[in-house]
Amino acid sequence: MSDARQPASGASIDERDEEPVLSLTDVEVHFEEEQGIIESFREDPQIVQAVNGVSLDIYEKDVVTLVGESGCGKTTLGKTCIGLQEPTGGTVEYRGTDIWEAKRGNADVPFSEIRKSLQIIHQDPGSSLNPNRRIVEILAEPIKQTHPNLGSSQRRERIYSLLERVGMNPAADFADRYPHQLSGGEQQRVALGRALLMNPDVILADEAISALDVSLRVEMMDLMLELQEEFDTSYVFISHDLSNARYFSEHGGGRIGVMYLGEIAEIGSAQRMIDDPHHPYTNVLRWATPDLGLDAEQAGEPPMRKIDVPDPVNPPSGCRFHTRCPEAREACVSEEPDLYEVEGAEQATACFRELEDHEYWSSPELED
Ligand SMILES: Nc1ncnc2c1ncn2[C@@H]1O[C@H](COP(=O)(O)OP(=O)(O)OP(=O)(O)O)[C@@H](O)[C@H]1O
Repeated sequence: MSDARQPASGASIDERDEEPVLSLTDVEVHFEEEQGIIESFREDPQIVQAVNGVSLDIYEKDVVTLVGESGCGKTTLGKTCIGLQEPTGGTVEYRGTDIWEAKRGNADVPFSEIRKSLQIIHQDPGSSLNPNRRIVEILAEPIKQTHPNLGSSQRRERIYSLLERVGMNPAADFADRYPHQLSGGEQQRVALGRALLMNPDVILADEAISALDVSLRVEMMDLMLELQEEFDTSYVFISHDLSNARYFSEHGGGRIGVMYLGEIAEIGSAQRMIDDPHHPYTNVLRWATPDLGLDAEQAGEPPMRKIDVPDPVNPPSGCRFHTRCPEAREACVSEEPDLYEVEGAEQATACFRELEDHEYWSSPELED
């Protein structure tokens, strides 16, 4: 179970007087595995544990970056945060209202309000922008929803001003084009603009910069953070690349959450996670990211006992990382760690080594 309720400031939750915008409590998302013809004859479908017992609070103007290997549950957790994926266990609250109860009509706040406040930008903006509509028409849709009484010339004015804000100058050159007439970077700017027009509280950016040329990634991240100030939005930023995660979280003053097999293995400020990771898996990610410029640590073999990632259908007992962890001991096989706060730091780690008096220390090392 991972309880990552550490606020961006590093203060304990009790010291913060603001309420979180989103609050995830013990969230679990288990899927029935997609089956081929042969598997479909089996009586019990296999269950993929995509997200397992995650608790996380997201505040106003917050930045939470999720990193981890492919299949560790980043997208599923991100979509669960913004109400696009229903959890199979636990709760997701938006400003104190259970999102899924609202969807079922059992809350004071209408679900449509919540949906508007939680937006997404995908990896491939080309596929999320309607190819048959001009940019001006694509951007008019959210304005019609949020400001139904606005006349068409005022609407166009707003669209032009937004295009300029997302760096598409002069706006008149772009407004009447179709998405395929824009570059990938320009399409992503339109997607960001469209999300911002809803005045969202939280934007999920799911690998939103991964498809862009390396030279444009920093520009796009800078733009997102610049507009965060103006639009008072928070980001859940998903990246498989720790150096991008570091850039975004460091410049946005936020946290990096490292996921492993559906759980948060470690979470903390970008600086702590890069300079002094306490979880052996964060160390592996660091080792695997040459762009961080940590040459000394990156020489030699990966700091892992095994390379293979376990199957999320049948994850290891105890600490899920124990089968690959170079620090694993017998105690890690049977007991599941919580997230433990690292003393005096904006960081929490799901590793028994954080607890001075845990039986881990007297337990024998694991044989290979
Ligand atoms: N709709 C679904 N049905 C069945 N299994 C799913 C479904 N969606 C995701 N999964 C499984 O859940 C696990 C987590 O997937 P998810 O896409 O959240 O991971 P990820 O970290 O975002 O991966 P990637 O970086 O490759 O996008 C994977 O094992 C995936 O195959």
